[in-house]
Amino acid sequence: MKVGVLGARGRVGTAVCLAVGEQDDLELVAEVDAGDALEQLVESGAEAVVDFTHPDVVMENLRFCIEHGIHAVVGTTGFDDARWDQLRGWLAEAPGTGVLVAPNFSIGAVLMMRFAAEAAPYFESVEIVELHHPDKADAPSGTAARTAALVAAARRAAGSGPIPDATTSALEGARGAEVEGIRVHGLRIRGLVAHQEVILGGPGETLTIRHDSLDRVSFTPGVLLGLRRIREFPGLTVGLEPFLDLD
Ligand SMILES: NC(=O)C1=CN([C@@H]2O[C@H](COP(=O)(O)OP(=O)(O)OC[C@H]3O[C@@H](n4cnc5c(N)ncnc54)[C@H](OP(=O)(O)O)[C@@H]3O)[C@@H](O)[C@H]2O)C=CC1
Ligand SMILES: O=C(O)C1=N[C@H](C(=O)O)C[C@H](O)C1
Repeated sequence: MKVGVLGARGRVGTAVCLAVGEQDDLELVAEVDAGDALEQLVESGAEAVVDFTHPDVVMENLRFCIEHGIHAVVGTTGFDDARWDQLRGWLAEAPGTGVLVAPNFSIGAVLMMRFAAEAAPYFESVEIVELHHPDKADAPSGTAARTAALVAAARRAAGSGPIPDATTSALEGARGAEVEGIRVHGLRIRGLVAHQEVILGGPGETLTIRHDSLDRVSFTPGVLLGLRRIREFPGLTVGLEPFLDLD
C-alpha cells in the first residue's frame, strides 16, 4: 500500500514516517507538512494517508482525501458531533473509502479505556487525570474525552447512581472539567509525553488504571494496524477497537 503522511515533520508524524518506511508491505510515497500542497498525495499515488496535524486543519485534509478516494487513518484530535456528521456526509459520496479516527493509537491506551469502562459500574466514584507535554494544543485530551464517554455510557447502561461530590464552593477549575458528567483534570508538564489515570473508588478501596506513553513509538503499531486493515472498514470508524477485534 502506498502511504502519505500529513504532519510528517511533527512529533508523531516523524515517528510514523520512520515506522512506515521500515515495513515491507507499505511504501511511504508522500511526506506532507504545513505549507505543502495536498496534490502531492494524488501525484504520488497515495492509497491511504495518516494524519497527525492539528484540529484546525484536519477537516480540510480529510475532505481532500475523501474526494480523491484516499483512505485515512487519523490521530489528530478535536472531533465533535458536528465533525462526525460532516465526515459521514462526505463518505456517503465516496463508497469504499475508509476513515479511521482514533483518539489514541497506543494499544495500551485502548485497553486502559476498555478496562476503565468495564470497572466503572462497580464503583461509586470515578475521575480522570490526563497528563501531557506542555506543547499540546487541546484540553482535555481526546483520550480523556473518549474515556469519559465510555465510562459514562457504561454507568448509564448499569443504572449507576450519581457520583458523590459534596462540593458547594470551589475556585473555578478546581474540580476540573466535566465530560458527560465525569470530572477530567488536565496537567501539562515538560518532560511528559502522554499519560492518563482513571481513579475509581468505593467504600474502603480505590482502583487506579494508569497508562503511560513514554515514547511516541507507542502510537505506531496501532497506526500500522489501521493502515493494513482500513480497506476492510469503509465509511467512518471511531476508535481502534474494531481493528483490534475488541468489539
Ligand atoms: N491519536 C493518537 O494516538 C495521538 C494523537 N495525537 C494528536 O495528533 C495531533 C498532532 O500531534 P503532534 O504530532 O504532537 O503535533 P505537532 O505539532 O508536533 O505536529 C503537527 C504537524 O502538523 C503540521 N501541520 C500543520 N498544518 C498542517 C497541514 N495543513 N498539513 C500538513 N501538516 C500540517 C505542523 O506544522 P507546524 O508546526 O509548522 O504548524 C506539525 O509539523 C494532535 O491533535 C495530537 O493531540 C498525538 C499523539 C497521539
Ligand atoms: O497531543 C498528544 O500528545 C496526544 N494526543 C492524543 C489525545 O489528545 O488524547 C493522544 C495522546 O494522549 C497524545
